[in-house]
Amino acid sequence: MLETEGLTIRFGGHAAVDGVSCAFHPGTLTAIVGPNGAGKTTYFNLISGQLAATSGRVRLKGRDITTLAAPRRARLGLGRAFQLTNLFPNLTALENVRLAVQANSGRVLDLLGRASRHRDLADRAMAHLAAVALADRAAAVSATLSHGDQRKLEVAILLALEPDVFMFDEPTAGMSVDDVPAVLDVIAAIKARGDKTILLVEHKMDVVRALADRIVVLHHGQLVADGPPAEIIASDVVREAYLGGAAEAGHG
Ligand SMILES: Nc1ncnc2c1ncn2[C@@H]1O[C@H](COP(=O)(O)OP(=O)(O)OP(=O)(O)O)[C@@H](O)[C@H]1O
Repeated sequence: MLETEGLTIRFGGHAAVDGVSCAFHPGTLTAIVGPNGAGKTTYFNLISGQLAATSGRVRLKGRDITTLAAPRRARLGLGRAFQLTNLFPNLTALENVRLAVQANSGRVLDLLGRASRHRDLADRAMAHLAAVALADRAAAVSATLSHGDQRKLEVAILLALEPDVFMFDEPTAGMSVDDVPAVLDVIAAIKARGDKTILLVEHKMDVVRALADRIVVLHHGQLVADGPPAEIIASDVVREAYLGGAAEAGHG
Protein backbone atom coordinates (compact mmCIF):
# COMPACT_ATOMS: atom_id res chain seq x y z
CA MET A 1 0.00 0.00 0.00
CA LEU A 2 1.07 3.54 -0.81
CA GLU A 3 -0.07 6.29 1.49
CA THR A 4 0.37 10.02 1.88
CA GLU A 5 -0.43 11.81 5.08
CA GLY A 6 -0.86 15.57 5.20
CA LEU A 7 1.48 15.83 2.24
CA THR A 8 2.34 19.46 1.56
CA ILE A 9 4.76 21.47 -0.52
CA ARG A 10 5.03 25.22 -0.57
CA PHE A 11 6.66 27.29 -3.26
CA GLY A 12 7.15 30.66 -1.59
CA GLY A 13 3.86 31.25 0.16
CA HIS A 14 1.86 29.09 -2.24
CA ALA A 15 0.91 25.54 -1.24
CA ALA A 16 0.91 23.61 -4.54
CA VAL A 17 -0.01 20.44 -2.66
CA ASP A 18 -1.80 21.16 0.55
CA GLY A 19 -2.25 18.53 3.25
CA VAL A 20 -3.18 15.61 1.01
CA SER A 21 -3.93 12.40 2.91
CA CYS A 22 -4.77 9.44 0.73
CA ALA A 23 -4.10 5.68 0.60
CA PHE A 24 -3.76 3.66 -2.60
CA HIS A 25 -4.29 -0.09 -2.64
CA PRO A 26 -3.06 -2.99 -4.78
CA GLY A 27 -5.50 -4.02 -7.48
CA THR A 28 -6.97 -0.54 -7.69
CA LEU A 29 -6.48 2.06 -10.37
CA THR A 30 -6.97 5.53 -8.95
CA ALA A 31 -7.33 8.42 -11.36
CA ILE A 32 -6.17 11.76 -10.04
CA VAL A 33 -8.01 14.56 -11.75
CA GLY A 34 -8.41 18.29 -11.37
CA PRO A 35 -8.05 21.47 -13.38
CA ASN A 36 -4.74 22.77 -14.71
CA GLY A 37 -2.50 23.85 -11.85
CA ALA A 38 -4.43 21.78 -9.28
CA GLY A 39 -1.23 20.12 -8.09
CA LYS A 40 -1.52 16.68 -9.71
CA THR A 41 1.97 16.52 -11.17
CA THR A 42 3.45 18.09 -8.05
CA TYR A 43 1.71 15.40 -5.95
CA PHE A 44 3.29 12.75 -8.22
CA ASN A 45 6.68 14.42 -7.81
CA LEU A 46 6.33 14.32 -4.03
CA ILE A 47 5.41 10.62 -4.12
CA SER A 48 8.18 9.57 -6.50
CA GLY A 49 10.77 11.79 -4.84
CA GLN A 50 11.45 14.39 -7.53
CA LEU A 51 10.39 17.01 -5.00
CA ALA A 52 10.92 17.08 -1.24
CA ALA A 53 7.83 17.70 0.89
CA THR A 54 7.59 20.78 3.09
CA SER A 55 5.58 18.68 5.55
CA GLY A 56 3.63 15.43 5.71
CA ARG A 57 4.66 11.85 5.02
CA VAL A 58 4.81 9.33 2.19
CA ARG A 59 4.68 5.64 3.16
CA LEU A 60 5.19 2.61 0.96
CA LYS A 61 4.30 -0.83 2.34
CA GLY A 62 4.41 0.66 5.82
CA ARG A 63 7.84 2.18 5.38
CA ASP A 64 8.33 5.92 5.68
CA ILE A 65 9.98 7.00 2.41
CA THR A 66 9.38 10.75 2.79
CA THR A 67 13.05 11.70 2.85
CA LEU A 68 14.40 9.07 0.46
CA ALA A 69 15.79 10.12 -2.91
CA ALA A 70 13.90 9.09 -6.05
CA PRO A 71 16.20 6.17 -7.01
CA ARG A 72 15.81 4.61 -3.56
CA ARG A 73 12.03 4.88 -3.83
CA ALA A 74 12.20 3.27 -7.27
CA ARG A 75 14.20 0.35 -5.86
CA LEU A 76 11.56 -0.08 -3.15
CA GLY A 77 8.88 -0.55 -5.80
CA LEU A 78 7.68 2.85 -6.99
CA GLY A 79 7.55 2.93 -10.78
CA ARG A 80 6.90 6.06 -12.74
CA ALA A 81 6.77 6.57 -16.47
CA PHE A 82 8.77 9.72 -17.05
CA GLN A 83 8.02 11.69 -20.10
CA LEU A 84 10.83 10.29 -22.23
CA THR A 85 13.62 11.14 -19.81
CA ASN A 86 14.24 7.45 -19.06
CA LEU A 87 15.19 6.55 -22.62
CA PHE A 88 18.70 6.10 -23.98
CA PRO A 89 18.14 7.78 -27.34
CA ASN A 90 21.05 6.10 -29.15
CA LEU A 91 20.07 2.57 -28.15
CA THR A 92 17.43 0.53 -29.92
CA ALA A 93 14.00 -0.03 -28.41
CA LEU A 94 14.98 -3.60 -27.54
CA GLU A 95 18.26 -2.53 -25.93
CA ASN A 96 16.43 0.04 -23.80
CA VAL A 97 14.00 -2.55 -22.49
CA ARG A 98 16.71 -5.18 -22.10
CA LEU A 99 18.68 -2.85 -19.83
CA ALA A 100 15.61 -2.46 -17.65
CA VAL A 101 15.07 -6.23 -17.55
CA GLN A 102 18.74 -6.66 -16.66
CA ALA A 103 18.57 -4.00 -13.95
CA ASN A 104 15.61 -5.77 -12.46
CA SER A 105 16.81 -9.35 -12.77
CA GLY A 106 18.20 -10.90 -9.66
CA ARG A 107 20.83 -13.54 -9.15
CA VAL A 108 18.59 -16.23 -10.60
CA LEU A 109 19.87 -15.39 -14.03
CA ASP A 110 23.50 -15.74 -12.97
CA LEU A 111 22.90 -19.46 -12.67
CA LEU A 112 22.31 -19.65 -16.37
CA GLY A 113 25.05 -19.82 -18.94
CA ARG A 114 26.14 -16.63 -20.63
CA ALA A 115 24.43 -17.33 -23.95
CA SER A 116 21.15 -18.47 -22.45
CA ARG A 117 21.23 -15.54 -20.05
CA HIS A 118 21.58 -13.17 -22.98
CA ARG A 119 18.75 -14.90 -24.81
CA ASP A 120 16.52 -14.90 -21.77
CA LEU A 121 16.97 -11.16 -21.24
CA ALA A 122 16.22 -10.47 -24.89
CA ASP A 123 13.15 -12.73 -24.84
CA ARG A 124 11.76 -11.02 -21.81
CA ALA A 125 12.47 -7.58 -23.30
CA MET A 126 10.69 -8.61 -26.51
CA ALA A 127 7.67 -9.75 -24.51
CA HIS A 128 7.42 -6.31 -22.90
CA LEU A 129 7.73 -4.62 -26.29
CA ALA A 130 5.01 -6.89 -27.63
CA ALA A 131 2.78 -5.96 -24.69
CA VAL A 132 2.81 -2.34 -25.84
CA ALA A 133 2.47 -3.28 -29.54
CA LEU A 134 6.04 -2.24 -30.31
CA ALA A 135 7.63 -5.57 -31.24
CA ASP A 136 7.94 -4.55 -34.88
CA ARG A 137 10.06 -1.54 -33.86
CA ALA A 138 12.45 -3.50 -31.62
CA ALA A 139 15.50 -2.82 -33.79
CA ALA A 140 14.78 0.88 -34.28
CA VAL A 141 17.05 3.40 -32.57
CA SER A 142 14.90 5.03 -29.92
CA ALA A 143 15.58 8.58 -31.07
CA THR A 144 14.09 7.73 -34.47
CA LEU A 145 10.79 6.46 -33.04
CA SER A 146 7.66 8.57 -33.28
CA HIS A 147 6.58 10.40 -30.12
CA GLY A 148 3.80 7.87 -29.59
CA ASP A 149 6.19 4.93 -29.98
CA GLN A 150 8.63 6.54 -27.53
CA ARG A 151 5.83 6.85 -24.97
CA LYS A 152 4.96 3.19 -25.55
CA LEU A 153 8.62 2.29 -25.11
CA GLU A 154 8.61 4.05 -21.76
CA VAL A 155 5.70 1.92 -20.66
CA ALA A 156 7.56 -1.22 -21.81
CA ILE A 157 10.55 -0.15 -19.69
CA LEU A 158 8.27 0.38 -16.73
CA LEU A 159 6.79 -3.11 -17.22
CA ALA A 160 10.33 -4.53 -17.26
CA LEU A 161 11.08 -2.91 -13.91
CA GLU A 162 8.07 -4.70 -12.38
CA PRO A 163 7.27 -2.09 -9.74
CA ASP A 164 4.55 -2.56 -7.12
CA VAL A 165 3.19 0.90 -7.83
CA PHE A 166 2.72 2.19 -11.38
CA MET A 167 2.42 5.95 -11.78
CA PHE A 168 1.26 7.27 -15.13
CA ASP A 169 1.13 11.02 -15.77
CA GLU A 170 -1.02 11.57 -18.84
CA PRO A 171 0.31 8.46 -20.57
CA THR A 172 -1.38 9.18 -23.88
CA ALA A 173 -0.60 12.90 -24.10
CA GLY A 174 0.68 13.89 -27.52
CA MET A 175 -0.07 10.48 -29.01
CA SER A 176 -1.87 9.91 -32.27
CA VAL A 177 -5.27 8.28 -31.84
CA ASP A 178 -3.90 5.07 -33.37
CA ASP A 179 -1.35 4.69 -30.57
CA VAL A 180 -3.72 5.28 -27.67
CA PRO A 181 -5.48 1.87 -27.49
CA ALA A 182 -2.19 -0.06 -27.05
CA VAL A 183 -1.25 2.03 -24.02
CA LEU A 184 -4.71 1.84 -22.49
CA ASP A 185 -4.76 -1.92 -23.07
CA VAL A 186 -1.47 -2.39 -21.28
CA ILE A 187 -2.62 -0.29 -18.32
CA ALA A 188 -5.83 -2.35 -18.21
CA ALA A 189 -3.71 -5.53 -18.29
CA ILE A 190 -1.57 -4.32 -15.37
CA LYS A 191 -4.76 -3.60 -13.47
CA ALA A 192 -6.20 -7.03 -14.32
CA ARG A 193 -3.27 -8.69 -12.53
CA GLY A 194 -4.86 -7.47 -9.33
CA ASP A 195 -1.65 -7.05 -7.35
CA LYS A 196 -0.41 -3.68 -8.61
CA THR A 197 -1.26 -0.25 -7.29
CA ILE A 198 -1.89 2.13 -10.18
CA LEU A 199 -2.07 5.92 -10.10
CA LEU A 200 -3.10 7.77 -13.21
CA VAL A 201 -3.10 11.52 -13.75
CA GLU A 202 -5.39 12.08 -16.68
CA HIS A 203 -7.35 14.95 -18.18
CA LYS A 204 -9.28 12.86 -20.67
CA MET A 205 -12.48 11.83 -18.95
CA ASP A 206 -13.16 9.00 -21.41
CA VAL A 207 -9.84 7.44 -20.39
CA VAL A 208 -10.67 7.94 -16.70
CA ARG A 209 -14.10 6.38 -17.19
CA ALA A 210 -12.62 3.39 -19.00
CA LEU A 211 -9.89 2.60 -16.49
CA ALA A 212 -10.52 4.07 -13.06
CA ASP A 213 -11.86 2.17 -10.04
CA ARG A 214 -11.71 5.31 -8.03
CA ILE A 215 -11.29 9.03 -8.66
CA VAL A 216 -9.48 11.50 -6.44
CA VAL A 217 -10.03 15.17 -7.23
CA LEU A 218 -7.40 17.77 -6.44
CA HIS A 219 -8.24 21.45 -6.52
CA HIS A 220 -5.91 24.25 -5.42
CA GLY A 221 -3.60 21.55 -4.06
CA GLN A 222 -6.24 20.03 -1.80
CA LEU A 223 -8.07 16.72 -2.02
CA VAL A 224 -11.67 17.80 -2.53
CA ALA A 225 -13.36 14.53 -3.54
CA ASP A 226 -12.57 10.82 -3.44
CA GLY A 227 -14.86 7.98 -4.47
CA PRO A 228 -16.23 5.68 -7.18
CA PRO A 229 -16.10 7.16 -10.72
CA ALA A 230 -19.84 7.42 -11.29
CA GLU A 231 -20.36 9.24 -8.02
CA ILE A 232 -17.42 11.60 -8.44
CA ILE A 233 -18.13 12.48 -12.05
CA ALA A 234 -21.71 13.40 -11.12
CA SER A 235 -20.75 15.39 -8.04
CA ASP A 236 -21.09 19.15 -7.67
CA VAL A 237 -17.53 19.51 -6.42
CA VAL A 238 -16.18 18.09 -9.68
CA ARG A 239 -18.43 20.26 -11.78
CA GLU A 240 -17.20 23.29 -9.87
CA ALA A 241 -13.55 22.22 -10.06
CA TYR A 242 -13.88 21.83 -13.79
CA LEU A 243 -15.63 25.13 -14.48
CA GLY A 244 -13.57 26.67 -17.22
CA GLY A 245 -13.47 23.48 -19.25
CA ALA A 246 -10.29 21.86 -17.95
CA ALA A 247 -11.97 18.44 -18.08
CA GLU A 248 -11.60 18.01 -21.79
CA ALA A 249 -8.42 20.05 -22.26
CA GLY A 250 -6.24 16.95 -22.47
CA HIS A 251 -2.94 18.71 -21.83
CA GLY A 252 -0.90 19.83 -18.88
N1 LIG B 1 8.95 24.10 -9.08
C1 LIG B 1 7.90 24.93 -8.89
N2 LIG B 1 8.08 26.18 -8.44
C2 LIG B 1 7.04 27.02 -8.23
N3 LIG B 1 5.75 26.68 -8.44
C3 LIG B 1 5.50 25.45 -8.90
C4 LIG B 1 6.55 24.50 -9.14
N4 LIG B 1 5.98 23.34 -9.57
C5 LIG B 1 4.66 23.55 -9.60
N5 LIG B 1 4.37 24.82 -9.19
C6 LIG B 1 3.01 25.39 -9.07
O1 LIG B 1 2.24 24.45 -8.37
C7 LIG B 1 0.89 24.44 -8.87
C8 LIG B 1 0.51 23.04 -9.26
O2 LIG B 1 1.16 22.67 -10.47
P1 LIG B 1 1.04 21.21 -11.09
O3 LIG B 1 1.86 21.20 -12.32
O4 LIG B 1 1.29 20.22 -10.06
O5 LIG B 1 -0.49 21.15 -11.47
P2 LIG B 1 -1.24 20.06 -12.35
O6 LIG B 1 -2.50 19.76 -11.63
O7 LIG B 1 -0.34 18.93 -12.65
O8 LIG B 1 -1.56 20.89 -13.65
P3 LIG B 1 -1.66 20.41 -15.18
O9 LIG B 1 -2.93 19.69 -15.28
O10 LIG B 1 -1.67 21.71 -15.91
O11 LIG B 1 -0.46 19.58 -15.46
C9 LIG B 1 0.86 25.44 -10.00
O12 LIG B 1 0.36 26.66 -9.49
C10 LIG B 1 2.31 25.56 -10.39
O13 LIG B 1 2.58 26.82 -10.94
